[in-house]
Amino acid sequence: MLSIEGLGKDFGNHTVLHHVDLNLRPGTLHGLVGSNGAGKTTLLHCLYGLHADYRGAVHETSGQSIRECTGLLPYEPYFYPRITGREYVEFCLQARGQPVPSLAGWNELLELPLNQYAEDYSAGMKKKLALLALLVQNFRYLVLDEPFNGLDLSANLLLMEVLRRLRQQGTGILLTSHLLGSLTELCDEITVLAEGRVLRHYPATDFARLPTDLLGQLHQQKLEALTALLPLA
Ligand SMILES: Nc1ncnc2c1ncn2[C@@H]1O[C@H](COP(=O)(O)OP(=O)(O)OP(=O)(O)O)[C@@H](O)[C@H]1O
Repeated sequence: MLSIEGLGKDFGNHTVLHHVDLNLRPGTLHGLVGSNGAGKTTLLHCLYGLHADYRGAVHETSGQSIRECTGLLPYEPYFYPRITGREYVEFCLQARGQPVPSLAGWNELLELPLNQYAEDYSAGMKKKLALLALLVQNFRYLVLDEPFNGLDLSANLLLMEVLRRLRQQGTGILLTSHLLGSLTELCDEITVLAEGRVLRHYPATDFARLPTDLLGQLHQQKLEALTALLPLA
């Protein structure tokens, strides 16, 4: 299991995460939601070790190194210039000492122009390429920052099915999304972050309360503010 205990993180004198606890169990899908700036990406970066200067503890409970057993999909995947999609995937595998399998099977689904430069891909294609590189590496855990964002409708549906099947095979998946419907359809549990704190942790049996808890009160306040700006005729 990936375990986050008492995670705290500052940027200068701005505390972005306050004592966050969260677990990711193998064979589960765990959603992370929260408004813009709530600290979701920062949490994922601390978990993966992209920020080292955090408080608290982050570890894999069987003692494996998190980087070894976990694949990260960044919010905006970045690729070196003048590297083709195929070369990028091959580079990822070789860097981990893994053999390079045929990419044809996965690419039948993703339909990427693997022989073209990755930097010339569209935003959605870049996300698919980063996903392809994760899928061929068979990680035990996946940490996905907005995986649905930028993907077309059919790729979104396909990704949801891929995630379900990976879960069946025992992969633990932590994902952020602003698409609450997709998360409640997919996930086993959802954690809500607000201003860097865990507001609440929802097991699947409580998902029905999520939209009201998250949107009801907030939306009402915003509607009142909107009416002050643009009164109803
Ligand atoms: N490198 C950085 N330097 C300074 N502040 C940062 C940095 N990265 C993030 N922050 C701040 O940390 C806070 C949390 O940002 P973060 O990107 O984690 O939010 P998020 O929940 O992922 O938001 P979104 O839904 O918009 O992607 C924000 O106030 C942001 O301005």
